[in-house]
Amino acid sequence: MTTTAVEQPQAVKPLLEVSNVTMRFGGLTAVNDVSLTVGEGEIIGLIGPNGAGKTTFFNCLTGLYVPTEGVVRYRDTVLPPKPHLVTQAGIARTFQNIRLFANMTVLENVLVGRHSRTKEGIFSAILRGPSYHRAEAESREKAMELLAFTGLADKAEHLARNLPYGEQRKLEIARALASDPGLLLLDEPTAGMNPQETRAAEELVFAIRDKGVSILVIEHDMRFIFNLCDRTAVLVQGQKIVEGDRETVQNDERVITAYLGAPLESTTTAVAETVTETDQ
Ligand SMILES: Nc1ncnc2c1ncn2[C@@H]1O[C@H](COP(=O)(O)OP(=O)(O)OP(=O)(O)O)[C@@H](O)[C@H]1O
Repeated sequence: MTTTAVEQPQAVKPLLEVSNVTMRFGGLTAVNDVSLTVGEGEIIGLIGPNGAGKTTFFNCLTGLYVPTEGVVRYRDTVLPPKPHLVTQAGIARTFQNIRLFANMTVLENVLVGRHSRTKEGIFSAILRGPSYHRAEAESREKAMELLAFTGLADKAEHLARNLPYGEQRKLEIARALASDPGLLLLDEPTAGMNPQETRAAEELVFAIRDKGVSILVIEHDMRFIFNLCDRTAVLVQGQKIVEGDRETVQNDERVITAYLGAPLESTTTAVAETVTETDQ
């Protein structure tokens, strides 16, 4: 499989630079020599069939996996392969399978996300002096702002497990934003959402970008991806086969064949229909 050379827009300052990342599990190469950049203010999509290596790629960026080969830089610094240090550096993420503290309140879930940004240590927490109380008040204020931003303010005291599915996804995003990231990685943010919730999620992603946070998003919903993304990269069997704007991706025959997994002639029609829908 050959990789299409892609012209990177040079005007945008790179925030994340992934160089030649490979991840092998024994004999299986889940991610194969993938390079990708995300610039300041960009929304970049990552698509591909099931098992293509998308989540593994995210795990390589966030320190959950140490890549077999390759380097990940964020703001010109090589990222340490430890999730909490990656969060501290400024990268936050959500997960394909929602990972909330189900028996904690909505507000408490966001406060947990804030933890990496508070300077108060364990002794301060035990002694509960003035600086602890000040930091706690600031964290609560910030958390409430994020709940208002994501439309969950009136659910602050609800248990996370009692939220409808779409709101649990929003809460995951609010918690990720609590660490004040410069880059947010979203792993299938609309999975399980109805069309109305998906459109609302699009608006939320744009609003996050407008706050100055860059976004890298994995998604199966093509319309969502093409509505949102400045560029989209396509992974197939661990390799990036193409990267570019909507037209480049939608007109690439290997994408049509590999992503939709059907004979070329009929899939061309299907993708063309997707294009028409997204134009509406
Ligand atoms: N920890 C692991 N150990 C062994 N194999 C793994 C591990 N994690 C992922 N894989 C394998 O790597 C390949 C890529 O999986 P991955 O979950 O990254 O794909 P994906 O593109 O995110 O798929 P989906 O769209 O279904 O979520 C799969 O064959 C998977 O079984």
